Amino acid sequence: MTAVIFDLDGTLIDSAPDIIAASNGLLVEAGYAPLPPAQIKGFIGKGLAYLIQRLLEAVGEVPDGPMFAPMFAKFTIRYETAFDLTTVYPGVVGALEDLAGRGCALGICTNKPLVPTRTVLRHFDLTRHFGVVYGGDSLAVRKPDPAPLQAAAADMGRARVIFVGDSEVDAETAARAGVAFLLFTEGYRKTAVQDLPHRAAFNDFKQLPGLVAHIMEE
Ligand SMILES: O=C(O)COP(=O)(O)O
Ligand SMILES: [Mg+2]
Repeated sequence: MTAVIFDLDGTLIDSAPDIIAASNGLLVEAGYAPLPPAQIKGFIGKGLAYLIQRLLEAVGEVPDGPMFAPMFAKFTIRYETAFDLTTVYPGVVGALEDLAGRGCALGICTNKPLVPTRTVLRHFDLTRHFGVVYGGDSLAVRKPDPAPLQAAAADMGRARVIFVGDSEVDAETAARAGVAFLLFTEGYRKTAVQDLPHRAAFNDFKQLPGLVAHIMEE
């Protein structure tokens, strides 16, 4: 049977408003001017360390300099409660229930650290859908390294694996893992849909079960 593994930020949840608010809150607290939201949104998808490095770089600091560790620690604390501005994309829960009803095993492979991943899943009552959850710090490497996706797939023990994500990182991860990729077009990608390798693209979660069923029939 089939395992369907999901990215989190920009795929299941629209968490950018909280990530932007937390980022600018920390920058202002440290005496810097806030950054434009769109610029911060462009930093999401490669994990927390990458986000902090890009924030510091954008305000003229050395990305890995003395500001990195305190900023990372403070963001980690904020991440624990950063869901007031976050929403689950429309149709997600219905699609997850539909896929489970078709016998699919469901998992998560995100670059968000594991603790805030679990917190936000719990907050939105999404935990119950996923048997396997890999965060950006679950292994020594993170997406686009294929290892976390491959580890999640191995844990789920299904013959066929489909990865659902929103970004360049996800498309590359799936390609390197040799896994079919379904692209959710409403997340945080910067590349045109036609320039990202994908099996199929969708802009509404109502479409997802049909796309998965199609691959299952192949
Ligand atoms: O960069 C992050 O923290 C998370 O991003 P992802 O859920 O899209 O992998
Ligand atoms: Mg994403």
